[in-house]
Amino acid sequence: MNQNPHLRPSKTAVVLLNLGTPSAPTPKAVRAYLKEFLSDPRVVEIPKVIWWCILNGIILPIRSGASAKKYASIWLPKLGSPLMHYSRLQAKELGELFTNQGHSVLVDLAMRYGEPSTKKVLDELKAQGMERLLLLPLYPQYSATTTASSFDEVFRVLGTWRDQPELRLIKHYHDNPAYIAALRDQVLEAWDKDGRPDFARGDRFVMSFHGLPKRNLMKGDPYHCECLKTGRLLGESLGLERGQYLVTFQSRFGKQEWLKPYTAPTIEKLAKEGCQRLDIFCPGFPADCIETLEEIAMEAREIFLEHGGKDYRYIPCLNSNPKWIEALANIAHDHLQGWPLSSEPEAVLNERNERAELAKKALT
Ligand SMILES: C=CC1=C(C)c2cc3[nH]c(cc4nc(cc5[nH]c(cc1n2)c(C)c5CCC(=O)O)C(CCC(=O)O)=C4C)c(C)c3C=C
Ligand SMILES: [Fe+2]
Ligand SMILES: [Fe+2]
Repeated sequence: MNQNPHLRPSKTAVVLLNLGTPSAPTPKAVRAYLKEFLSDPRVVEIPKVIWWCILNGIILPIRSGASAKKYASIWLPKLGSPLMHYSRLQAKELGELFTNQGHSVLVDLAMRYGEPSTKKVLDELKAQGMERLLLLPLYPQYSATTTASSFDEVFRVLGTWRDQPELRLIKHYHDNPAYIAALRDQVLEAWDKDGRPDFARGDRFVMSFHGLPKRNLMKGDPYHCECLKTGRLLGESLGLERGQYLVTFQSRFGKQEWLKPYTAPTIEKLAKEGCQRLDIFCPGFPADCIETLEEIAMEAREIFLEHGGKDYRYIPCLNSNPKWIEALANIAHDHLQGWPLSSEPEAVLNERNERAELAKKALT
């Protein structure tokens, strides 16, 4: 890389941030992933020494094998982890959309845990001349456990740099009209194909979000409110009445109370009450992953059918829906205002390089 700042191209970068995923569906790889993830004090707020003993003595030995089996059940042939596959696809398609719009913006994906690490991605972008950096988390709803932790990691990396880029953060977009429209489009696509639920008969539409300990809400994490708002806006945009749709929280971890209502018991209750068809969607997960494909599309389906439900429809996450890629571009553009979206024209750079070379020669 050219160290002379006058000779470097000056580029704007948009980096999608996501959680990360194991490198393979094996106990060893899942253990390494869970160890890094669950050692993050933003994720588990238990005093360090006590948590170290619980994590290494109980959780990792038990959960690594069990989780690896679940990962194996959702691993995509040839493509690997769904979370990785769809997150990469989103970055690629967003980059192509910017190019089609005539912009020259660097677009990349960085994971909070595992690969591609935030450090590696930022170092590579720096080498390509990144001077302005926009962070776009693949978490529509802000939580300290996810969004803030990803930002922390970027700050940690930038904290080691002498020449830092300008930096902008997108905190959340839980109520952004383009995001809500993409969600609506995804649901309607499924309903156009499979028919709508019969709400008059008691069919229901469930929106399941990842859970959090209730304590996090009490301490001021806005995640819960943002999920409820997304749920209300999506319900309204689908023309549903209150009672026809429900917002629930999944993926409870550990013994303490999490955000309620929990997804699995709600599904069981609906089935027992005679709900025949249940459509379920996960608006908080832009990419399908273990939490949606295993817990919701497989485990929760069994619960519904076992307790008397007849027809369970899992609606896939946004993944590579073009409306979602457009929404990402819209959200990014809102925060790119005033920044150049192309590097300087090559001719200007070449001319500047030539002058610098001449100046260097004159000095030697
Ligand atoms: C204390 C534990 C956890 C908190 C808090 C938590 C918050 C949280 N997580 C997501 C999004 C995802 N989580 C995923 C997997 C996952 N989450 C936890 C635990 C907590 N999450 C675990 C242990 C796991 C691993 C799987 C398992 O063993 O059950 C994923 C999917 C990753 C993948 O590889 O597919 C996502 C995405 C959010 C949005 C959130 C808080 C708002
Ligand atoms: Fe999680
Ligand atoms: Fe889960």
